[in-house]
Amino acid sequence: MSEAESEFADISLPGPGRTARHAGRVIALAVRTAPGLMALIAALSLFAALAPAAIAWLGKLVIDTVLAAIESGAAADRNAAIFYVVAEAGLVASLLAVRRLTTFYKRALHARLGHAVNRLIFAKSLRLDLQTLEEASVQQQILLARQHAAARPYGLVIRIIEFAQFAVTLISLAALLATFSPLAVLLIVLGGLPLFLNELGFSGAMFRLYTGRTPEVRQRNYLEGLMISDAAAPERIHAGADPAIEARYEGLFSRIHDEDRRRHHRHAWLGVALIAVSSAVFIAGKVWIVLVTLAGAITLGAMTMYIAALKQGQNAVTSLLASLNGGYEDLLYVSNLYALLEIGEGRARGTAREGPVPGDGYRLEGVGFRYDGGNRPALKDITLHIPEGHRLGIAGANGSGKSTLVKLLTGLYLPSEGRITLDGLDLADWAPEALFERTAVLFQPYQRYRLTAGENIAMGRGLRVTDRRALLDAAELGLARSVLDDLPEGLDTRLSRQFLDGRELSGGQWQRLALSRAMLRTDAKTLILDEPTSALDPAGEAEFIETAAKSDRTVILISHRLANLKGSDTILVLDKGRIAEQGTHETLMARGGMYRDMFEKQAGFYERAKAGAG
Ligand SMILES: Nc1ncnc2c1ncn2[C@@H]1O[C@H](COP(=O)(O)OP(=O)(O)OP(=O)(O)O)[C@@H](O)[C@H]1O
Repeated sequence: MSEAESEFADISLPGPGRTARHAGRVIALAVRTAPGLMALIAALSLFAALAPAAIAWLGKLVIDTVLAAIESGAAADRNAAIFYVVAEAGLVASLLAVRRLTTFYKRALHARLGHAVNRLIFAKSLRLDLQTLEEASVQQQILLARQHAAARPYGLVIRIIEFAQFAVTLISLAALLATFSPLAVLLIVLGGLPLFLNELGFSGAMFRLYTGRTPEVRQRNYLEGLMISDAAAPERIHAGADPAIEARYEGLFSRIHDEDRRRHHRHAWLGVALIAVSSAVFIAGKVWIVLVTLAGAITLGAMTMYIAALKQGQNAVTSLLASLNGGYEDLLYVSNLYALLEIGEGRARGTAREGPVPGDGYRLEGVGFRYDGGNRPALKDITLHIPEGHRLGIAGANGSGKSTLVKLLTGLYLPSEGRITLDGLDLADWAPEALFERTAVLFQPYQRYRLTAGENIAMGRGLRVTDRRALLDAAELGLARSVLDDLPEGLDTRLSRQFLDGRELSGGQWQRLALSRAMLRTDAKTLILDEPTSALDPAGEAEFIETAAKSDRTVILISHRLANLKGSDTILVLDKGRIAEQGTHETLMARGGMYRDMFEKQAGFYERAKAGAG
């Protein structure tokens, strides 16, 4: 057993019941997606399936009638011979035309089915809740399904059609050969079998190899992106990272492909040996037919027909087994698609649009949250009340759980322990859209959408806002008016240099757009700002914090710059996922704990800088 075999031996292959169900689902999908194309391909394939036997039979008639015409010299025999010659040639020509047409329709089916499968994957991904979507195993499943989305389901449909086509061909040729001897039928089947078995084992091994290599493939894709990305270029060039990146890329390439190449090599040589075996079987069959003809038992025409049937039968067996094997391989990959489609979409959510205690705000009761695979809970034992109109400041070291708390308050995550209520109703019982409408959020990190500046703001309401006035008002609140004024087409300027007509913005300018995006939700009762001013200049920061402080909405502000939190009604200090302290600025300073320590360090830094400058 090779190293790679043992490495991925635990990757299970789907059983026969599952594979049959998946095959049925893919066929049903193809029929639903392109019924006309499927019908055309099936009809043309049936014609192509029956043609070889008919051609062999006409070939026999040609030879027999030509011989009869030579012997008798009669005009009727001559005409019959010419008729069969024309019929045979016509059928061969039709078969070629049908094959060409089938290729054309198959290409159309490939595009349509690929699109349909991609739609299934995207729709599934859009339905997953954030927690599920972020799981590494789910991301892996999506990558696997996407990698083979266009090719494999289409491949499977085609192989199933081809299988049926070759089966019909084989049965018709076998029926012809059986008139010679049933043993001849056995010969063509025996000739193809060893090749098939070689292919079957190979498919499973390659599937395991590719599935097991997904993390490496993802890393390879990432390195490819790193080498061509303009965003990564400044650091990459300055750090002189190219040799290391290239070496890693090459290393990964060899790791991914060496075993692959070795297996293909071994498989090809075994294939050559097995072809020799099956060729020997068929040569024996031909010699047998010729000997029977020489003994005078069958006519010359019959001999030609049987030899053609044997040859075509050989091809049909090989093709039949190849399509069976190819179909099996496609099915293995299709199983990844259905494994993705079968993933649970997260906890069931409610439908309520308001709670029984309006104005009660958020209550967290013993809330805990653990990320998939996390070695400690990101949040633990959080009990807290945020009444409507309250201003809550949150501080804490990196990784202390601040952003996680934001995701819980917005309803993007549901707690692993305890519960959160809004206006007296558990967040899980709210309709997610109603919950999302309640909050205007600046996330950390925020997105830089490669859309127009206006669309970057309109995204605050899922691109549903087209009123330019509303967008400009939001830009005003988010301090982005100066950014828009600088752009050649204002709101309509496409952003990102990835487009030839696109403009690039500075970090702070992007943040101003992200702030405007949050400020577009003027009717949201709660404003959640996760490090809203990290990239702003001091004037911008002061102006924004002042505006936020004046808001009569509930404001939840996360900031490492503690001076920004001074005006909060309550400041929450998180430490390793737990509440370390809470109170007003004054009470926390008087307490002399963690907050005061952090505050004084920061203030001391500024004071020393000021003294140094003076
Ligand atoms: N998507 C995720 N999957 C797994 N673990 C995560 C994820 N996001 C955060 N974590 C982990 O959860 C913990 C809390 O992270 P969180 O982002 O909430 O911290 P934070 O207080 O906002 O930090 P910062 O000040 O750096 O923004 C960290 O230990 C982090 O490693």
